[in-house]
Parts: sequence; structure tokens; C-alpha cells
Amino acid sequence: MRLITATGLTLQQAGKTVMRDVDMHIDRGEIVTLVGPNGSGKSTLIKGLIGAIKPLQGTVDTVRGLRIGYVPQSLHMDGLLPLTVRRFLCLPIRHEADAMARALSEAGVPDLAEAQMRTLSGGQFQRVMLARALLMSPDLLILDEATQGLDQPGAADFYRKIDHVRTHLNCAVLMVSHDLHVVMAASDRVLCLNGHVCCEGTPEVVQDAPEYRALFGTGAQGAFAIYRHQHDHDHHHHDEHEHDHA
Ligand SMILES: Nc1ncnc2c1ncn2[C@@H]1O[C@H](COP(=O)(O)OP(=O)(O)OP(=O)(O)O)[C@@H](O)[C@H]1O
Repeated sequence: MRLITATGLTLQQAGKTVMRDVDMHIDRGEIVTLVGPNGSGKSTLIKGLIGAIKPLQGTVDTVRGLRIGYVPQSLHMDGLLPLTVRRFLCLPIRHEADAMARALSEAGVPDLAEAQMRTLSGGQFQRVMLARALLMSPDLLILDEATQGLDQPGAADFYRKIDHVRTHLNCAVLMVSHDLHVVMAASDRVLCLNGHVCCEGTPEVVQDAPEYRALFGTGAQGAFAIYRHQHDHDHHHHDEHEHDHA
């Protein structure tokens, strides 16, 4: 089922066009990843898709009642007042204690409810943000560089978590990442951006595309192959949509 469709989407930041003529869609159950150099418009495209930026041209159509769980690129927690994870999760909407416990557990941090937000490590913080998004029971989970600050095993672990969440909730996932090799292998489709969609397709197709290689080079083959090898289970559990997994 198609959740969201952008057609001819052109977006500006401060009066400057930074993303031009994007056609894209996301179906239930798939993991779509945006890659691209710094400033290539990844966050801008996400803001356009969730309606935080009004398009200069083009449209975004969503299925009726689409619930989006959004994990932003960063939140500045410095100077925060004392605030436990439990209270943070209830901002701005209150949730039942067992729903919060389930979300924290799903996000891989079952024991943090009473922890102080400002004492969390980067990885713990991202997982709490994920738990917060999961409390929305999202149809579409959007992660904007959610593994920033995580080391490679930490990032790989995070993506496995996301894969599990996707299967469990039967939601779609849209992520932005710079962890190219890990994230590409964990994706069904990749869109490579540079002010427009340079190339798109399965990770293998994008990896071999001249547009991708021009932006990122060709050095990734080894790490890519290793992770791909571990990722050999299938994702056909809930959806009629077929994925091309190796
Ligand atoms: N609030 C803003 N005001 C003015 N210009 C902005 C704003 N946000 C983004 N831009 C500009 O828009 C362009 C795209 O930025 P965007 O944040 O979408 O890129 P990105 O691909 O997400 O980058 P990164 O990988 O560094 O996070 C950049 O040139 C940036 O300077």
C-alpha cells in the first residue's frame, strides 16, 4: 500500500531552491534510505514530505490518517532541566506506563524510564527518541541521521533494531544516513540526492550507478559485501509487497 507520494516536489530554504523536481513514493513495509553529501537536501526533503516546508512546486499526497513517527537529526539537551525519560516520553502527549515500557523495550533500552535525560549517552538518547516515535504507532517512521555519534557496531545494531520494528509494526521506514555501507545494505531502496534525485534503486543498483560513484567513490565494496552477507533473512511477513532481498 502506498503511504506517501511526492510529485515534482521543489523545495526552498531561505528563498534558495535546494531540492528540485523530486518524484518519490514510500510503500508500507519498505525501508527507504536517503544518501547524499552534506547540504545535498536530505533533511529538506524530509521536511517537505512531513509538511514542515511548503513546496515551491509539486505535491505531497499521503494516505488518509497517515501516522508519522519522526526522529529528528538532533535535539540540544544541554542546559536541560532535570527530566526523566518517563516524563520526556509524556511530552506533549501522556502515555500509559505499560505503553512506555513496551516502546522502551522495543527500542532496546528497557531500563531507562527513570534515568535523567541529560545523563544519557548518544546511543541511549537516540533509542529514547526512537521509543518516543514508536509511541505514535507510526505507519511511517522517519529517522534523520539517527545513528549520528554511534560507532559502527552501534549503528549496525541500531539498524537491526529498526528492521525488527519495521517487521513488528509493519510500518515503512525512511532514513537519512551517512553510514553509507551499513545503511545501504539495510535498505530496500536507496535514493541518492544532490539537489535532486541523482539515482535510485536497490542498494546494488545505486552502488553501481555512475552518479553514486561520482559522489561517493568506489571504495565501499568490501564492507558492503560483508554486511550484506549477514542480512540474509526475508521481510515478507506482513505485506503483499515483495522485496528483492538476497
Ligand atoms: N533553515 C535554513 N535556512 C537557510 N538555509 C538552509 C536551512 N536549512 C538548510 N539550508 C540549506 O539548504 C541546503 C540543504 O540543506 P539540508 O540540511 O537539507 O542538507 P542535508 O543533505 O540534510 O545536509 P547534512 O548531510 O549536512 O545534514 C543547504 O545548502 C543548507 O545550507
